[in-house]
Amino acid sequence: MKIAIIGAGNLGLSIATGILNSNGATSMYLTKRDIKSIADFEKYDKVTVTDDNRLAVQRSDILIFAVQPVHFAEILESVKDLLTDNHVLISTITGFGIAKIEAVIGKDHYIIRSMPNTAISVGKSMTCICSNEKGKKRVELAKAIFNRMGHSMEIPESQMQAATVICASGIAFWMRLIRATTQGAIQLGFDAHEAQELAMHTCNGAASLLIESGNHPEEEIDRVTTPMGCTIKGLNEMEHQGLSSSLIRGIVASFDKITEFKNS
Ligand SMILES: NC(=O)C1=CN([C@@H]2O[C@H](COP(=O)(O)OP(=O)(O)OC[C@H]3O[C@@H](n4cnc5c(N)ncnc54)[C@H](O)[C@@H]3O)[C@@H](O)[C@H]2O)C=CC1
Ligand SMILES: O=C(O)[C@@H]1CCC=N1
Repeated sequence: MKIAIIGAGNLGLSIATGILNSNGATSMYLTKRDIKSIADFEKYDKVTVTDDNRLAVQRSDILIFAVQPVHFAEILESVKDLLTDNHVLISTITGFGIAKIEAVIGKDHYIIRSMPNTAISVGKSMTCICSNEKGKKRVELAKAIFNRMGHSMEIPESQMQAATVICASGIAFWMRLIRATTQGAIQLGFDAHEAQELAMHTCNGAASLLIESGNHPEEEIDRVTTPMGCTIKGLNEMEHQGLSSSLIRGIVASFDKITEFKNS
């Protein structure tokens, strides 16, 4: 697979790392306007670092766009004459719909929108994808690419903003929960390193239990909550303080913010 990542910033480099770790490309072009900060990637045989988007497009089949929304139309415009039927365009760009992409390059291209998260660099991204009409024929290919670096789900385009909140912003939300748990563990006497180790591996274990069993969280909670025990005491106190409510409100506030752009 010949892959180009157009816009090797935070997310683009996370994707590049995920692809390299999973041996998912025969060649990879990484582009950025100022390439100094990504020159290190040249140490990988398969990787070419360049500021030339047109060269990257000509030498690749899978084009992953990870630039800021404001730059996307201009970049598409600058490479559209090079696009062929071999190209699959995968955009990670928030709030830039398929109709806007088609308005620049036309409908006769395989266009996929994806919403990965930064855990793609460690092969654990939850990635949502949708496509234009023609791109439906390449959804399985896109899923195969993202499944090598985590888990993927096809959703309607109308749910992409909600997916951004849950999956992309979600990384930040879960980090806060892990940090808060770490702070609690420190207060109970663990040093900071131990506390974080306990918090993150317990979090990993909780998610793995659900992924591997397919159980509902309450089923797993029932297994842990001894009647009159410490778990239910702690859980109920967290709920009295609004744990579930504050998470739901935070998610909805984040969604309201993301939809502001669309409605403005
Ligand atoms: N950071 C995240 O967790 C997620 C970000 N996204 C979306 O991905 C996109 C990228 O986000 P980040 O990586 O955080 O942004 P970023 O600002 O770190 O990266 C964008 C990169 O594009 C480069 N760039 C700008 N103009 C260029 C051009 N003409 N040619 C080639 N490269 C160019 C910039 O130098 C920069 O390195 C955004 O649209 C964002 O909404 C989507 C999901 C998650
Ligand atoms: O915070 C943001 O607006 C972007 C979208 C998803 C991740 N970062």
